[in-house]
Amino acid sequence: MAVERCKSFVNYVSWAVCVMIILSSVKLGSCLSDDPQMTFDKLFTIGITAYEEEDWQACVRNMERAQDDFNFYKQTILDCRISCRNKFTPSKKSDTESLDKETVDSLGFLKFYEQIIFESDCVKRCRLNIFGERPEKVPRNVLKNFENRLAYSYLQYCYYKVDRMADATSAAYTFFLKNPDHQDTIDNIQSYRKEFGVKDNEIVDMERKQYKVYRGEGEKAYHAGDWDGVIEYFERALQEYYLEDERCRADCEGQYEHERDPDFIHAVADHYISVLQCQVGCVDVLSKIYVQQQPNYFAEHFHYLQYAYYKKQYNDRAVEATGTYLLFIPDNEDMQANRRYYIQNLGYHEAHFTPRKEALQYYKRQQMMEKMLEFVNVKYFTEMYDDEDDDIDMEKGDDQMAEEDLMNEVEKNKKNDPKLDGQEFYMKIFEKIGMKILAGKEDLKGSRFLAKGFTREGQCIELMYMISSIDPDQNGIRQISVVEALELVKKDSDYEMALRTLLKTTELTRHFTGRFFNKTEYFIKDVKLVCRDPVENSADQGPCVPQESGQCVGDTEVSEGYTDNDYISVAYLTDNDDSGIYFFDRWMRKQSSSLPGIKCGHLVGFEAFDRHGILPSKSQRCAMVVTYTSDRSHDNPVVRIAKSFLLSLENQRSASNSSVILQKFEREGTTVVQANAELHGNERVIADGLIDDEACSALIALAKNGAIIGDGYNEKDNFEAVAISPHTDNEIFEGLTIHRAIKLAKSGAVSKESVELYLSASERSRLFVEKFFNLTKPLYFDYTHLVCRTAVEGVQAGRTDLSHPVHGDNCQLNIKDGTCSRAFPAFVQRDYSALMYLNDDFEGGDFFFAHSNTSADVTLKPKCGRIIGFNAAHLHGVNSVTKGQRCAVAMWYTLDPNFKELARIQAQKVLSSMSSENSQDSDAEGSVHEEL
Ligand SMILES: O=C(O)CCC(=O)C(=O)O
Ligand SMILES: [Fe+2]
Repeated sequence: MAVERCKSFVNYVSWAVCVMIILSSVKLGSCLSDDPQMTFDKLFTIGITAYEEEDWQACVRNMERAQDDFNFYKQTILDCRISCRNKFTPSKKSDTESLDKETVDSLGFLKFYEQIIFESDCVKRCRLNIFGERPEKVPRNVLKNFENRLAYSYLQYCYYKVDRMADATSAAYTFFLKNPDHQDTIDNIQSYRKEFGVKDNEIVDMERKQYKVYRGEGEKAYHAGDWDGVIEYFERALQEYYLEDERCRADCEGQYEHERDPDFIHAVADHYISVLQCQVGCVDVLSKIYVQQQPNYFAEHFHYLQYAYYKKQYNDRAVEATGTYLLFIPDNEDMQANRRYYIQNLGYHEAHFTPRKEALQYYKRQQMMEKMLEFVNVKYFTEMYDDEDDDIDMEKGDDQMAEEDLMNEVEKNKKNDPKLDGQEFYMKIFEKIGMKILAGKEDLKGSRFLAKGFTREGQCIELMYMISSIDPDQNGIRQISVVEALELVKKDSDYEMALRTLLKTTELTRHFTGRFFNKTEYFIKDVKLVCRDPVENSADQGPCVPQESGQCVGDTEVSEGYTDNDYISVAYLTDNDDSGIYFFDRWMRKQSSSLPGIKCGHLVGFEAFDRHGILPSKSQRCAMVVTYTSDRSHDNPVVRIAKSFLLSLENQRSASNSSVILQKFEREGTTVVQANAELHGNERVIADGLIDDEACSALIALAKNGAIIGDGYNEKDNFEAVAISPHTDNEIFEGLTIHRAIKLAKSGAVSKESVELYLSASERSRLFVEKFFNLTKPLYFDYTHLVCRTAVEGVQAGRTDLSHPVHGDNCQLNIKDGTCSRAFPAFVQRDYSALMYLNDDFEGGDFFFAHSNTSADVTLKPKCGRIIGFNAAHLHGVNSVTKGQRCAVAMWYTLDPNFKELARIQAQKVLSSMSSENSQDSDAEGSVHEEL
């Protein structure tokens, strides 16, 4: 029975026999089962289950059937494509012959599409005829597994377990041919040979193609001097080669996963280009012997034939073989010598060396395809590139900054270490700016990484704020895309910073993952935030494998909509110790080295086809999931659209009238002490009376409480309480950020009022600076820090160092020439700086503006309520504090809304929620407002 023979196929010949029988005897249904639903993907899954359950016989049975059915499936598809192509290739004598040239040209075009429609109809009918009710759609990754011969890898082990050593070795060898770097398989083959005595002649490539079989026989005949044998086998090998080449090209005409360009002509061209790229590669696919590619594999047939025909004195055929060989390799000296010999000694002349017809056709086709591909590679994409420049320019400023910073760093670092290059090199630079790989390709056994340093806590909070506005679906999953986020911002400006954060983080992760995967063309395809509500039992995986994208997929699938050119990064927003992500190995077993525990700031990256799953968490689990593509045609403009919307929003904003507000400051007792020229520069101001003594004392108390209660030196919350000043060993430097202050207020460690004062007093300073310098655009906080510097007792005598050495707040000072360059790693976004002083009961500690040679120019004594504001590029410093404690609120401002201090925005929300809680008990005060 045909089914039986299919099952036990060992090589292509018996399998081909099987298919032939099936095709002629059974019209409907698959090769292997009466149940048309029992297709190779199902059999494969059953085989894997058997493997996991250690039922080795069942594993062998199902994997063999799966592989057979896959071969049947593939062969059917290719046969249909080929036979329909041949059926509809237009005959030379066309019915357009009698028409004039113009009509022929336009009709020719129509004829082309007519032919395509007929052919398509033919292929559909052909498949239906053979497949019947069999479901045809198979997930792409399952197909990929079969293309990669994964079933053989299972078979190898299961054969071994049922003591079929020769089959096990052959299966291993078959797998190895497609996966030549797989060390375990190489080791297995060796041990089958050495320990289990499997002989070399027992080892067969179970997928060996017939053209290779014939060629092998032909070579044997050659070594035996059997010229008839050489002729017979090499001629057969050639015929089979042409057929295999046709199959290879037909196979290239398979699924095209790209989203199509809506324009008919682009869609057709793009699809054809992907087919073309594949078809041009067929010559390499076919010319492998074992795992090595053989140069001139095809042409060599004619070398053997030329010799054998000559030996048999079939000189016409020998001359023809010579001419054919020279078509492919025109300057081969041996063959040229043969050619001369035939001309000089046997009376042949040029015309006799005309290559064989099929070979000439093969050659011309190859030439033409390569020429087209060259056009595609050299011109097609580059011209598209130029055309699209206008679109890309929309947000050049921001985009280029990141790229430019990176490039500058590259140049600087290249000089230091010219050996470093490519990916490794970029990773080093990223590491310098805080983005560090924690686990890479080796640890994670694949093209995957886990890195840290991507989103700061405040950014995670901001993004969480946005996604919290979305209701969960019935599976407890909340999702928001950039388009939805944009709509949200249009309705409610409270979400603006979340959107800005989303776009900023996307740009950062795009740069990083693009470098990691070594892509020069790397675009955003999709961005979304995904949250999963807590699950009761985190061990419960449910019926399918949950994905970071929010989808849930079957055992052998990946999420829909991905192509080979796609990559994914996942930036985590929550800390979930009980959760993680795991990957599957190529045998689709859960990989043991999964990544446990996720954290805000961590980023995981992998190829979109790399199967993964996630562990649910008992607490809310949120991530920002970005899909990238190296295929320009999938570049999603949504990020640029969102950016340009935010840009237009900002362009509409202007600072309100200065003089009215300055008058109000004056009425409330603020007086300008010195400004601009009096301070030897423009954009410099000193004012007194901005806050009163009570406020100063309350802020100093806040600093004390915050610093004492704070957990000392803490890298994560950088610039928090530091035991010794980062600037001098002779002072203690303590600081309190808004971020920490609000945490302390929430825990009750400091009063809510003191934090409100911290916010309102600093806001008052910002407003004063914005108005005094008469800025036309709003000035935003970049960073706020309540800082005290305390002299260490007993080490002060004869101190020559400074409390804070001379510096600019947004640039890197070159001590040699006094220039300060506004470049990374300085905080280049900072435009203005201000300090609001809180006390004067200490010694030393004068602020000063510096000359470019760093000597002090004008100095200033701090005191409660005094503020100094200046352009952040101006060089300045602080004299040593030699006795007591000097406290101030340090502030850095920016004109770039993308750098707005998130902690302030979040503090407002926390404070107002605390107020509403309070107001339930008593009618407490309302929330603090940023604007006065
Ligand atoms: O405290 C001061 O007076 C100046 C501090 C300063 O320049 C800084 O922290 O950047
Ligand atoms: Fe400074």
